[in-house]
Amino acid sequence: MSSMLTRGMEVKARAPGKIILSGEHAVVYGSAAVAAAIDLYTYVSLTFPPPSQSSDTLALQLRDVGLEFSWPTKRIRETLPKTIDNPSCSPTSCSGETMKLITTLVEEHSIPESKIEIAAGVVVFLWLYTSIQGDKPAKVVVSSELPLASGLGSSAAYCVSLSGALLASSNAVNLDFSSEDWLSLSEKEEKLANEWAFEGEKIIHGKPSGIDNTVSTMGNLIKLESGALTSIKSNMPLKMLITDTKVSRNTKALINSVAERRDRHPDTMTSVFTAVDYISNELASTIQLSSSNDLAVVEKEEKVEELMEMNQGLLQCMGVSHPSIETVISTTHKYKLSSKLTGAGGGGCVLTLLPALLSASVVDAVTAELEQRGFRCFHAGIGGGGLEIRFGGRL
Ligand SMILES: Nc1ncnc2c1ncn2[C@@H]1O[C@H](COP(=O)(O)OP(=O)(O)OP(=O)(O)O)[C@@H](O)[C@H]1O
Ligand SMILES: C[C@@](O)(CCO)CC(=O)[O-]
Ligand SMILES: [Mg+2]
Repeated sequence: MSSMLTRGMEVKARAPGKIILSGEHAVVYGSAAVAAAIDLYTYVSLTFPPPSQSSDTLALQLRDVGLEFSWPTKRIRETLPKTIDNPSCSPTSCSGETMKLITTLVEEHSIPESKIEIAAGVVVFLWLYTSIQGDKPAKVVVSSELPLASGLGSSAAYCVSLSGALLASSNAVNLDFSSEDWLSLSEKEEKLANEWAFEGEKIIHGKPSGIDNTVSTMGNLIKLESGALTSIKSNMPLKMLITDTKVSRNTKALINSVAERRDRHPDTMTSVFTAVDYISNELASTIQLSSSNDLAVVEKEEKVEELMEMNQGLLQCMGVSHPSIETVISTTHKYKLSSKLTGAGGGGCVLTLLPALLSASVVDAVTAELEQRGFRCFHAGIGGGGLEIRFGGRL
């Protein structure tokens, strides 16, 4: 395997979004949560200019929001001398002091007020880039198939794909540059990308549990409990209708609102988180493929539906539901289908379990009614691959 990337060669990374089947928010306090990767990806393309092109800028293009940024490398060097003097592949947290310096670089560009939440993503980019690559000139382009800020883990897919592209173009990752396929990383390399992505998520979420970046890096179906990870093997179809309420929300603000409620009612909220822990563990053992789990698919689906409803009740109790989410739940309930919010809530996306034997006409009818109410419905494959890297041609 070749170990040096040629200048002018493109490195692409892709990382999936996710759904949380059970346990969001409570997982931040150590309860179990179950999440699955979905087959909608965020893509990052990174190119160092070829030797023939003299370039002295670091450029970032965020296609989903139509924003472009560029900084002279000299400006980056004078603002962040400590970070760029010690580029390293070992994950470190962005200190408050460095965050302020990076913010000055971001504020040199005007971001429209309606897109101001993207600033956190730009801070993440500058932190990850300068920490791993120093002040090398490059062009980075980000695009996503995920709705942003909607509960499907767009921030984690952004952080994981950025970390993946940056590490794949460093010496920390050993991949076959001559291959044109999407390539997976070794377990050790995945762990490194996941740890960097977690540092990025900390900038966007404040206090993340790590479940979103972990499932985006590893793919498949996982349970996370107090930071401990279990892979779940399931042979259930687990088909979900995803409904985007189109109500935009911010995960950091929702995590903060749950923290405030917990400060006001510590014992009560601890009991709520404990109840969620039981729900997630029961859900994990229901969907898990094992010799002691011999329920028929229909029985497993009924259990999962009931557990989803119970989890939704507790999410409402945490204060993270929303009238638009309640409308989706009552609409699907008319068709005897069970739903819950997914991700941080407050709007965003809702999951509805579609039992294996449900007729297509019911799916069409419920979808039509939800869309007539202004929501957007879609399906996504569940439990697929995680972070992958691909090398493009020379410029
Ligand atoms: N493709 C992207 N381009 C630019 N910024 C992005 C992109 N994807 C995510 N982000 C950053 O992540 C933020 C959204 O993160 P947030 O955690 O609020 O939502 P989410 O991850 O989609 O939902 P959840 O955390 O509930 O799963 C955006 O405001 C932006 O800063
Ligand atoms: C709300 C939350 O539990 C899930 C967001 O997808 C936050 C986290 O776990 O980091
Ligand atoms: Mg997020």
